[in-house]
This record gives sequence, structure tokens and C-alpha cells, in this order.
Amino acid sequence: LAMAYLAWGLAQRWCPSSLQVISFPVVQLHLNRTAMRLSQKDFESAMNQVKLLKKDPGNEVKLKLYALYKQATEGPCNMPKPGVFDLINKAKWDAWNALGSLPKETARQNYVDLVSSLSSSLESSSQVEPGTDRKSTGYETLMVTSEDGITKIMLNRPTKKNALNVEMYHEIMHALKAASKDDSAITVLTGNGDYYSSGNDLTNFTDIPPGGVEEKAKNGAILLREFVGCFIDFPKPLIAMVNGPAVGISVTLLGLFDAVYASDRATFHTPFSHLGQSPEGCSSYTFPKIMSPAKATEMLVFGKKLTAGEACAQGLVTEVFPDSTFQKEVWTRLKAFAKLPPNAMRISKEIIRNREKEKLHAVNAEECSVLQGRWLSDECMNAVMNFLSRKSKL
Ligand SMILES: CCCC/C=C/CC(=O)SCCNC(=O)CCNC(=O)[C@H](O)C(C)(C)COP(=O)(O)OP(=O)(O)OC[C@H]1O[C@@H](n2cnc3c(N)ncnc32)[C@H](O)[C@@H]1OP(=O)(O)O
Repeated sequence: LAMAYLAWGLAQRWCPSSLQVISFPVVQLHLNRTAMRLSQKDFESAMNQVKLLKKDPGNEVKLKLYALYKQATEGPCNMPKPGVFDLINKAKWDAWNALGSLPKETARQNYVDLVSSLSSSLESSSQVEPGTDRKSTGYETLMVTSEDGITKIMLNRPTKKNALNVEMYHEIMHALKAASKDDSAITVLTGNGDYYSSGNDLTNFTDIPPGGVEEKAKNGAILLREFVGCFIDFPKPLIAMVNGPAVGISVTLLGLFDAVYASDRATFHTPFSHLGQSPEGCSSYTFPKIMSPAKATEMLVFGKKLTAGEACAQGLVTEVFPDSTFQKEVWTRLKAFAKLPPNAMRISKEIIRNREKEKLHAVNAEECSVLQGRWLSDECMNAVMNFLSRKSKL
């Protein structure tokens, strides 16, 4: 399969002009014409940039470029599924199909972002000395870019709905620590593809160490505590751009963000009881404060899924935008925020958040310890087994 990908990669030269037909369809009529022209221009220039890349970005990235290009120009996957032995076309079809109903405008933006992160990461990685930490230049599960005073951390496992595997937990912590020290004024977390994130990757539960499930649960609790701690301690304004459905830990963490902007396609779902689990991300403390104990119970105990509008009415989301203009409107706003004096913003965040920090760390520790027990319960193990054997989905 690797050889086949390689051959395909070489043949296509990962350049959109050699990827089948290029024709720009009529774009959504309701978009502002100027914004549309600009975005089209960015898209065209990104396509040219791809041709100029000096290094092969690898087959996985080439598949992402292909899928985003097709989605941006033709919309959702409209080809019949290739047969199992047609490996190359199957891989391409899978990548495109995984983008689901992602709007063309968002696909175009994601294509531009991917090319931009690729240009900077491949350029800078060619400059780093051998042995330098690869994560300071490139990530496996994230796309991290920094421009206009904004560091953007994009969850980048779209084919897995941006589920958080162990590597992604570590990379997010790394990216947050780097962002806290870089010269950007604000930091944004968002997702690539049609989901913001489907929460904890349930296959995390399958890799059992020699110490057995107890050791697995203990390690998970340590990782989770450190991970959530990075959000509690993050010193700059931290903004979530919830581009699509959000599940589990990707929802609970929102209570630790300074602003949450959501597409009207986003939903918010914390099915902990269904999974035999209990709340994390400090949500057992932040959610009742944000939305009232009863509303928090509906979400965290009964697993009620909220629309973006409902989440906004309950204070979890700051503002909701139509999906067709979400990227444009939010980025315009964030670029204006990022021009404000960074020290003033940092100090103001500190005064808003600091008196809660100690409490939040205590809540985090307690939630992790309770979860450690839940992960060993039959209820949890059965729910995970059911998902993994494809017997259940949310
Ligand atoms: C160590 C710290 C622990 C912190 C604990 C946190 C708690 C939580 O976050 S609880 C929430 C856990 N998440 C879930 O239970 C979601 C499970 N996923 C689903 O129910 C569905 O995948 C979906 C409703 C999110 C999407 O359904 P849809 O039909 O649109 O797409 P799929 O074909 O199911 O997904 C595509 C692809 O992605 C894989 N996948 C999606 N989500 C997860 C996940 N959370 N864990 C592992 N894998 C996931 C899915 O299996 C598909 O993979 P394949 O194409 O290989 O079959």
C-alpha cells in the first residue's frame, strides 16, 4: 500500500493542477462578493504555493490536500466508492468522503491554512539543526500556525473526527506551552474537517501496558490532569472556534476558554453516563456556574446534546455564526482583538481568572481520580467495547 501511495504521489506530484479537473464552480450566492473574490484569490495562490514546495509533504498530507481541493471545488464526495482492491482511488475517496458535508468555503479556507502551515513547517524544518525537537517545527496531529498576532492550533485528524489520541494530548500541551511564550497576543483552538472534535479517542483504551488495566487507568488520569492543567494555567486569551460538532472532553474544556465562537453547525454533547464515565475538564465546577446546576446536570449526567444556539443561550458559547460566514467573520474579529496591547490583555485575563485557579486545580485532581475508577468499571469497559466493535455510536 505504501508503494502504491508513493507511486501515486510521484505521478500526481501533489500539485492540484495535476489532480484531475480544475474548474471553479459557482460559489454560494449569499457570500459577500468581495470576500468571495479574496478567498478565491487566496485559494488560487495556495494552489500555486503547493507547486513551489521543495519537499514532498508525505502521502497523508497529499491525501488531505486532495480531499480539501475536491471538497472546495466540487462539494461533498459524489463519486461511487471504489472497490477494495483499487487501493489508490479508495484512499482518495476515503479522504474526500471523510469531509462529510463540510461547506466549500470552509474547505477552501482549510486548504489555504494547510498549505500555509506546510510552507512554514517545511521551510523551517529544512533550517533546523539535526536533532532539534521536531515538535517545535512540525506536529503529527495538529496544524499550528502563527500570524497577525494569533497562534492557531488546529486539531488535525479529520478522518477520525479529530478524536484526541495520546499523541494529540501531548502535542496540544506542547503547542500551548509554546504559544504561552511566543510573541502572539491570543491563541485559538479549532478543528480541521467537519468536526471540532469527537473527544477522547476510544482506542486509547486498547493499548494495555504490562501493569494491566489498573496501570492504564492510572496513566490516563496522570495525563488528563496535566493536560487540563495546561488550559487552567494558560496565560493569554484563549479562544475556541468550534467549527462543527464537539463531543466529550472537547466540550468540557470550553469552560476554561476566554471566548467560544461557534458555527451554527456545531453541537455540544457530553455523553458521560452513556459511556460509564464522569465529567472532566473542570466541567463539574464550571458548567453549573456557567449554566445553572440543573442545565449542567442535563448535559453532564443525562447526556443532553445542545445545538449551538442552545449552548449560547446557556452561556457556554459566546456567539454563534452562520456556517457560511463563520471563518470570515470570526477571523476578522480575532485579528482586531490581536492588535490590542498584549500585556493589558494578559493582565486582565489574570485578574478575571486567577482567583479561581487554585479551586480549578483541585477540581481537576478530583475529577481525574474519580475517572480513574470509572475507567475500571464494567459500565465503561462495555461502552468502549461496544463502540470498538461498531455496535454503538453516539
Ligand atoms: C486520557 C484522557 C481521557 C479523557 C476522557 C474524555 C472523555 C470523552 O471525551 S468521552 C467522548 C468520547 N467520544 C465518543 O464516544 C465518540 C465516539 N464516536 C462516535 O460516536 C462517532 O464516531 C461520531 C458520532 C463522533 C461520528 O459518527 P459518524 O458516523 O459521522 O463518523 P464515524 O464513521 O463514526 O467516524 C469516522 C472515523 O472516526 C473514528 N472515530 C470518531 N470518533 C472517534 C473516537 N472518539 N474515538 C475513536 N475513533 C473515533 C470512527 O471510528 C471512524 O473510524 P474508521 O473510519 O476507522 O471506522
